[in-house]
Amino acid sequence: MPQSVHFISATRHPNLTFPNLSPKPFLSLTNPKFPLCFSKPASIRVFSQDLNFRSEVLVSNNNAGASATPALPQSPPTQPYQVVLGDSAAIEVDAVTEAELKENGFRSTRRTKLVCTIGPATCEFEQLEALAVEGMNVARINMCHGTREWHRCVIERVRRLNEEKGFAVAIMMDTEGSEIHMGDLGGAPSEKAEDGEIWTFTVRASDSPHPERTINVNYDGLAEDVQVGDELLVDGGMVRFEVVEKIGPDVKCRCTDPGLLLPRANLTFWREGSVVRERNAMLPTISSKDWLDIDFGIAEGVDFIAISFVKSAEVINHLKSYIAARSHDSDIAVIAKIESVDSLKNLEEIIQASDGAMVARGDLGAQIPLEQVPSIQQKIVQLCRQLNKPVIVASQLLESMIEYPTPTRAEVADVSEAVRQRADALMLSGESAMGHYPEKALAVLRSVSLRIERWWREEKTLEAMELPDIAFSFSDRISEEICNCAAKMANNLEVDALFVYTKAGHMASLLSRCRPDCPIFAFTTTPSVRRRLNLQWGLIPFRLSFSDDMESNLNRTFSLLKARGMIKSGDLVIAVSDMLQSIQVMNVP
Ligand SMILES: Nc1ncnc2c1ncn2[C@@H]1O[C@H](COP(=O)(O)OP(=O)(O)O)[C@@H](O)[C@H]1O
Ligand SMILES: C=C(OP(=O)(O)O)C(=O)O
Ligand SMILES: [K+]
Ligand SMILES: [Mg+2]
Repeated sequence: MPQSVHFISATRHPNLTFPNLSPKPFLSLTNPKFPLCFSKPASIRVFSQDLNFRSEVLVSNNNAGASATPALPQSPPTQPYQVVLGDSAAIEVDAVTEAELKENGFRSTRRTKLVCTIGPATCEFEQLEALAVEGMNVARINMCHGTREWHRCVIERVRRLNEEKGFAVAIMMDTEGSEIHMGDLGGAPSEKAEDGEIWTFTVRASDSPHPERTINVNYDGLAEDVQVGDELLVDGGMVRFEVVEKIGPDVKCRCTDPGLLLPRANLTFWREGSVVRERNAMLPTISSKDWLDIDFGIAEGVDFIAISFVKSAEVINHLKSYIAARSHDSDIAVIAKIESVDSLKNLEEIIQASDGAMVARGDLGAQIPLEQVPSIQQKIVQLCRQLNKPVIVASQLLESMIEYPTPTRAEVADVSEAVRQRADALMLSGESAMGHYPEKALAVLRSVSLRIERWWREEKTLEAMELPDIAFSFSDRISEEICNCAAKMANNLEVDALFVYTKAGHMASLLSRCRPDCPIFAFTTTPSVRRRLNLQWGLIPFRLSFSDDMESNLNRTFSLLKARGMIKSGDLVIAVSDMLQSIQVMNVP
């Protein structure tokens, strides 16, 4: 028998009056440990409904318009996964998720999302499709590399992939930022620095041909800021030098850890055990080139903009107002990359101001001692979840797979740890951008995620995180309580899925924040919200047009999903919605 609890707040429904109904049918369903808590005058309305009534509605719904079942084979060959029942009845879901749900059921769908950096190894349409099939949720383009034309072409291909093949891959643009980096080595793919060699780092434009053992640097204040005796780390320590002499704008360095210098590798200077930060403070977080890239991202309608080397919340607030003033629907999410000492100092404000964060371990590990990176990763992942912001763990997850078809055991352990921490997403960088085995690397992320998620559900010994209240308004407070309660009920009642009807995605992310045992089907009316929800843990975003009438929404959803074989009669579902603040528990008729 379907049962529901409605939270009707006076602020939301000023004209509503309702009878004082007994809460017994609802409470008898719940685990006695479950605290149904709300403190302000939100009223609860609890009622049970006759299941037969739903069945009748369902039948009539199915009979209205085209029948759902035969629609699948009639779909055009370029859209093999889309069922179209006339515009208003269409439901769209990621093709791979749909296949997974049908094959393995709710419990085994992957909760951890996967981000792939697109580069020369993965930019062709077929290569992008192979990644989408393997589970890529978000394609990342790194504006440090390639031309805008190149990136435009990748964006266009991802869009085409979504349209033609039924995926919902989101696009994340990552800014170059004002990090100090080397030039492009006069076109050489790499240069070898040997132990004891003296190299010159200079801000002078290089003559051609490129002088031997000379590296161009993009920061004019270089010679002023460094001191003889400073340590220079290339690419976070892949090659090391010691500063031995300063001559005008040139800095002479002796190689102390030999290795390969790659074009545009980043540079950090260390003095007495910490990174030298004076010069970083001088550089703007968003350079003039970054602003042009941001304009490009807005014009192309990317879903996320990730900002490199964020130092404070102000820059995020500034960028968010800039985007809001320029993009029509202003729903580009801003992701703060945590990769500098400054970002760690202002961590909470930065995350609070952003729409999500990335633990950018590549540069972070060049700015703080390496052994501090794991605990800081854990802290950022936890803080993001507490503040309800999606978090991506990035860089070197499967670094050896750039060259080899199998990861090291240590890499598998690192991926497992990020999944165990319940980060929203994992990211591939070089592995997918320029590695030899992009699809294999993605397959490793996928299989490790699935395995660790299952292990975590089976081993109920893992810690339950205290989630602080985050809402500012009373209405948001109700949404938050509903989601916390619904997620807890879902675990206690062992339901098959949570359904959430959400226009802007907020209720969906509140449910995701609770990391419930079952997957969360998030129904949203807007394609861009659907793509954005693709970054968040456990959410299966669907695009569906729905009304304010939950009764008819549920009936339509059941009918559409049953027709596609994604749910079946008897499945136990908890539904919440942000139109009518309510929790409903029911078996699929
Ligand atoms: N658009 C691109 N064009 C060419 N090479 C790229 C591109 N994107 C990434 N790469 C390659 O993949 C490597 C790893 O990517 P990423 O981690 O995003 O950049 P970085 O190493 O600069 O931080 C880069 O160093 C670069 O060699
Ligand atoms: C993700 C990172 O940023 P990028 O690849 O742009 O340097 C990082 O530093 O870990
Ligand atoms: K970048
Ligand atoms: Mg970085």
